[in-house]
Amino acid sequence: MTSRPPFPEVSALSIGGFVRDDTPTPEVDRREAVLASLAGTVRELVDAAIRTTVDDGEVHRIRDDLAGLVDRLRASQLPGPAGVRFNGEMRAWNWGNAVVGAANAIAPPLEVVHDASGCHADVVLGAAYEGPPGLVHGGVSAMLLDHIMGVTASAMRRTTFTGTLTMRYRRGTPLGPLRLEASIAREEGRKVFVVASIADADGVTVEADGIFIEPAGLRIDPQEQTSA
Ligand SMILES: CCCCC/C=C\C/C=C\C/C=C\C/C=C\CCCC(=O)SCCNC(=O)CCNC(=O)[C@H](O)C(C)(C)COP(=O)(O)OP(=O)(O)OC[C@H]1O[C@@H](n2cnc3c(N)ncnc32)[C@H](O)[C@@H]1OP(=O)(O)O
Repeated sequence: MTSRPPFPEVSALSIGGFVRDDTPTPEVDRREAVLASLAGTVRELVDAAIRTTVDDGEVHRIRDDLAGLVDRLRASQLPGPAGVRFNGEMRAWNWGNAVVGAANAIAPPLEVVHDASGCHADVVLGAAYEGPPGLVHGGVSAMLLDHIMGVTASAMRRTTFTGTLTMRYRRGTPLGPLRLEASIAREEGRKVFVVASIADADGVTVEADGIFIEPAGLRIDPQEQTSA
C-alpha cells in the first residue's frame, strides 16, 4: 500500500527481522490483491457490526455464520504475525501492518505516497476509529502519524524506529476524509527529525514531531550495496 521510490539493492539476505523472500513481484502483487479484497469486506463487516440495529436473534445467527468463516480461514495459517518481507527488487510487503497492512481489516488502510517533500496520504476514517463522539480517537491519530513519519524517515532506503513522538491536538479531528503529510526537518547522524500533520477540509487538526532513529545494527553499509 506504499508507492516506492527507487531502492538500492542490498546483498544481505535478511536484516533485523525483515525477511528476504524471493517470491516474484507479480506473484506478490496477485496474492496481495486477493488478501486486500478479503480485508476490504472484513472492514465493511467491522463497520456494519458497529452500526447495526438488527434484533438480538439476528445478531446471534450472524455470529454463528461468522464463526464458520473463521474456521475456514484457520484451516491454513501462518504460525505467527505476517512480518515484513522483501524480494530482490525491493518489493516489500507487510500485509499485517496495523496502518497499511493489505490483509489487515484494522488498518484503514493508509495509502502512503512519496512526494517531493516527503510523504502524504489521503484517508477516510469511519466509525471504527471513533474516540470522542464523531471524532477520531487520539491514539489512532498518533498511530497513523507515527507510520507516515516512519516511512518518511526511512524513505524505503534505511530502517528507522520511532524514538520520540510528540503530538499536539489543536482541535478535534472529525471522522471522514483527512489528509496526512510528513517531511524530514533535519538529520543528525542516525537521528531523523520528522514533522507531520493531519488536516480536514478546514485545516490542520493535529501536528506531530518525532525523532526516528536508524539502529546501529540495522544500518545498511553503502559499500555492501550493489547496482547489479
Ligand atoms: C534493512 C532492509 C529492510 C528492507 C525493508 C524494506 C522496506 C520496509 C517496509 C516496511 C516497513 C514497515 C514499517 C515501518 C514504518 C513505520 C513504522 C512506524 C514506526 C514504528 O512504529 S517503530 C516501533 C516503535 N519504536 C520502537 O519500538 C523503538 C524501540 N527502541 C529502540 O529500538 C531503540 O531504543 C532505538 C532504535 C530507538 C535507539 O537505540 P540505539 O541503540 O540505536 O540508540 P543509541 O543509544 O545508540 O542512540 C543513538 C542516538 O539516538 C538518541 N536516542 C536514543 N533513543 C532515543 C529516543 N528514544 N528518542 C530520542 N533520541 C534517542 C541518542 O541520544 C543518540 O543521540 P546522539 O548520537 O546525539 O547521542
